[in-house]
Amino acid sequence: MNKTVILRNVAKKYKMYSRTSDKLLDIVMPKGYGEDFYALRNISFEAEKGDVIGIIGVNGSGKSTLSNIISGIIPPTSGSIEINGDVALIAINSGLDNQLTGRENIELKCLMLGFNKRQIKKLEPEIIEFSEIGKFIDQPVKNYSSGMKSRLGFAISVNINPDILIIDEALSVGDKIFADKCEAKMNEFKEKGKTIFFISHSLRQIKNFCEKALWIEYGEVKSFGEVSEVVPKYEKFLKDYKAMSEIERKEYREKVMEKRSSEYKISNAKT
Ligand SMILES: Nc1ncnc2c1ncn2[C@@H]1O[C@H](COP(=O)(O)OP(=O)(O)OP(=O)(O)O)[C@@H](O)[C@H]1O
Repeated sequence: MNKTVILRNVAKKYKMYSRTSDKLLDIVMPKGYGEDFYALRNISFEAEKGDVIGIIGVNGSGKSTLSNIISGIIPPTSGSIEINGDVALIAINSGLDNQLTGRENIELKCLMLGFNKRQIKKLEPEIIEFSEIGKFIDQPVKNYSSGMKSRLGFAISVNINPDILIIDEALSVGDKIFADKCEAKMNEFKEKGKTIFFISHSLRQIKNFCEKALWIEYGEVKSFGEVSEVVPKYEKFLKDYKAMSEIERKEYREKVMEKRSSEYKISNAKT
């Protein structure tokens, strides 16, 4: 079985309320209050073992929502998801308990993943070594810089050896030396046949790390394929968007907002 992640017509719908009181009314009388908003809709794609897929798209297009759905943190509103293997998500502000020390966070995360005490004892020094946190490992995570949190999150996730790894903007706060180390680790993972999703606004990083790219435009798959095909299309979109006047941009955003609030027809086209 080479397919590790299969999504079919996945959608995530939220309710948007213009007033807090509307939200309360919607809970008591669930009809008519709030407006539907599709963070994602009609998402279909497949990933295989050894795929390194860059997820790109402008702010708010749905990249983090997608990574949360693949990692099982949030359920989709509709559609089907098949995941073959263990998933680890590394995101800037997720997964670590700020009140606990780095070491306690390692232990907690490993326990939650079903490792026993003996396995944790073996893993702990490897994680600490990789993270390069040094003495700070026994300090509460709230005293860490964002780069340190990202290092620890990355070190835990890669050393627990998941089959599917999702990195959501976590490298953007790391320095070049750590990014290079992460790249080496990602290449090692790729050779081992693991699947990696890499979310970043840095197209340079996407081109360096990934072979495939998934472009999400305002909640929908705009393009999925080789990085060399998808990234230039996205770059052209960014260039055209930048060239628009303020009024054109506003109109464009309103059109998108309207589209994301409306019902849609499921397309069965495989992307
Ligand atoms: N819990 C929620 N309730 C309502 N709307 C939400 C919720 N979570 C996300 N959204 C909306 O869904 C859309 C997609 O958000 P998401 O964080 O997935 O985008 P993103 O592509 O990761 O953005 P960025 O590049 O800025 O990190 C946004 O418009 C966001 O406001």
